[in-house]
Amino acid sequence: MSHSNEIIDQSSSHDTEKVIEDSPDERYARLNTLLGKGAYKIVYKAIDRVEGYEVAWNTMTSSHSPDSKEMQQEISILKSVRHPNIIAFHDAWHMKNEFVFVTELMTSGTLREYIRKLSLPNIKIVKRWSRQILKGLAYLHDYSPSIIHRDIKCDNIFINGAHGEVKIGDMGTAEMKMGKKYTIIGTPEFMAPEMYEEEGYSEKVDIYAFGMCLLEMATGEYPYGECKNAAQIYKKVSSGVKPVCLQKVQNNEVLALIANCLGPEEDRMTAQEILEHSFLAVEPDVVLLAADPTNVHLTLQVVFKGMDKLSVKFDFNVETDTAEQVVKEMIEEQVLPDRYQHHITKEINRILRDIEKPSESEQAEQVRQSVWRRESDIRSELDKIRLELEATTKHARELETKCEMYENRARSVEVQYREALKQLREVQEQHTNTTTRSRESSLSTPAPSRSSSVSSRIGSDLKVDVFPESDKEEKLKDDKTNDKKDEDPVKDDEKTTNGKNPPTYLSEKELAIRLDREHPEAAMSSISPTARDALMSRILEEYSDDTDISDFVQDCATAAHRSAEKAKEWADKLKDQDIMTVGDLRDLHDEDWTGIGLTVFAFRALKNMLKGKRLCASEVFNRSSILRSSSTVSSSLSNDICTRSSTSRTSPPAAVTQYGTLSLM
Ligand SMILES: Nc1ncnc2c1ncn2[C@@H]1O[C@H](COP(=O)(O)OP(=O)(O)OP(=O)(O)O)[C@@H](O)[C@H]1O
Repeated sequence: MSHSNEIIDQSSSHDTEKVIEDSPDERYARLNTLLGKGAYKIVYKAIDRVEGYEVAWNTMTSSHSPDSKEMQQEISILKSVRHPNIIAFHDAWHMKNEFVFVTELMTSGTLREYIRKLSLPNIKIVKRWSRQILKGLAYLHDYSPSIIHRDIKCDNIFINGAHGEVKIGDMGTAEMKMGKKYTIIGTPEFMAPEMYEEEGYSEKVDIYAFGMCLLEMATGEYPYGECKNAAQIYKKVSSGVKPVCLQKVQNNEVLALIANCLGPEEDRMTAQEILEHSFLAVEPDVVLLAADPTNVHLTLQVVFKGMDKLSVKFDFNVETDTAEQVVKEMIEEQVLPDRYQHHITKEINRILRDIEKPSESEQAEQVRQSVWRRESDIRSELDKIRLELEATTKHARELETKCEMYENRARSVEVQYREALKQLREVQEQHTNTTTRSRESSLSTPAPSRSSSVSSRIGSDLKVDVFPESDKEEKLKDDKTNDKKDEDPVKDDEKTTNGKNPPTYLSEKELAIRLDREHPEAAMSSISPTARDALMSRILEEYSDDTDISDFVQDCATAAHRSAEKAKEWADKLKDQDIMTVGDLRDLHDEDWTGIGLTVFAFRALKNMLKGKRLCASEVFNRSSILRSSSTVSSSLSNDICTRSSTSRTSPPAAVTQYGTLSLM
């Protein structure tokens, strides 16, 4: 080389770099920077003046004639080769006895240097490098016409360390496959047996060489390092003896792959088949390219990372398609390789799930909102309950106050009631004393009986008045025309009085009538102690709705001075109309009464007794200075607390209740 004295190492300072010579067309300027030397080539750094790139300037002694047609054809094919895993061939020319060609510059040395640096690359790196080498080989072998590299080895595979790129270099020694070639070119350790036999070989020699590269990558050892020369290597290769370092391969998949590559030519897989081998195959990605707003119509794409040619785009309708059915169809149409059926189906289903599922940020937002909503709901619920509680508490306090007031009134009324009873007894005692004195006086003075006249007067005054004044006329008429047996009680009394001794005491019922007209104190003093007690007892009683109608009618008949038979007759007529209780009677309308079949006297007596009780009681007590307050309490409480007592005839629960339901017949 004429420029050897100017050459500097590539690691030297860039300041010393300078252009030594130019290409014939002056596009490429060779620098004095030496990149490396091989058995055949010396490689310098150069600059592409058009593109501004740094390139590799390769020089080798040429045996070809500069005008060789075959050479020009080869150069034109090499220039047309463009693949990311093959060092680009830019230009070539012949100068004197040198053949010069410009290629892509690789900055990080060869694969072999890398293996030595890393001592033993991990399996992931081996896979990555292998894929790139095979992709380059698959490209060359599929090229038309097919290109056989013929010198694949780790020294001819270059690395661009910054990006982890791996590229096949030294294409200058490759020849286009025009049928079988018989030239022995290559490195003994990497040469397939058929290359030694001079019977022709195919692109499978590159697969054999790749097998040796894989062996070197997997073990870090140079194949047939145990051999001292090419002859020993040839002997072993031709006799089928494999490199010793093959035993060091630990990964079974790698071992099987190497074995296939180093096996018989016809059994070796193609570069593409090895790429699709389970050891190197990269499962395709399925990506969602687009979706309509409703997420029903999707556009999906299957991307085969290891196989650039395959990228399948297809539409998917979420409502009508299933992943299984769509993938099956694409396999049947040979759009997808069937070995990925399960994986692609799984990936599509994953995308479908992800579509339905909101994103993490959306989920977080939903959770945040639901927490906020829950808090807000609970807060408003608490506010509502608090208000209700306040209202209830207020109402409870009001009721409490009211109860206290009623209790106080009840106590006061009870006191007044006892006072009234006491006064009644005193009045009666006075009356008894007066009567006794009168009798004594009449016994001692035989004169016209004063007591008789008094009694007679009292007797004539004490007419039982079960009818209101307005009804008297009608009653009398009714008595005469309809029921001769129903006689006026007053007449009965008078008859009795006229026939025998005049009565001294009023009956309980008579007293009730009289109480309605006269001063209660005077009226009460007119009855016997027994009758008084009975009356008081009745006063405290009430006909409840469930009182048997017979009892009620019996009392009414007694009050009206009618016989027990008459009472039975009335009761039977009522029962004939299914009136069994006082409640039934209360439910009757005015027109119903006439249908019962009672005499006018009877139903008016019953009606008045039924309706007049409270009125009578009320009037009596209103006129009674002693009991007035009781009546007031009665009317004020009758609507709430005391209403419960109306169903109980015999045992009112409290004094207040008793007063609230007091009634007279
Ligand atoms: N494209 C390139 N970029 C950077 N350096 C290169 C490039 N090509 C070759 N070299 C360097 O030049 C050296 C020699 O190249 P190469 O090994 O291809 O020569 P060769 O004579 O073909 O050797 P052999 O035939 O023994 O492989 C390489 O070791 C490498 O360091």
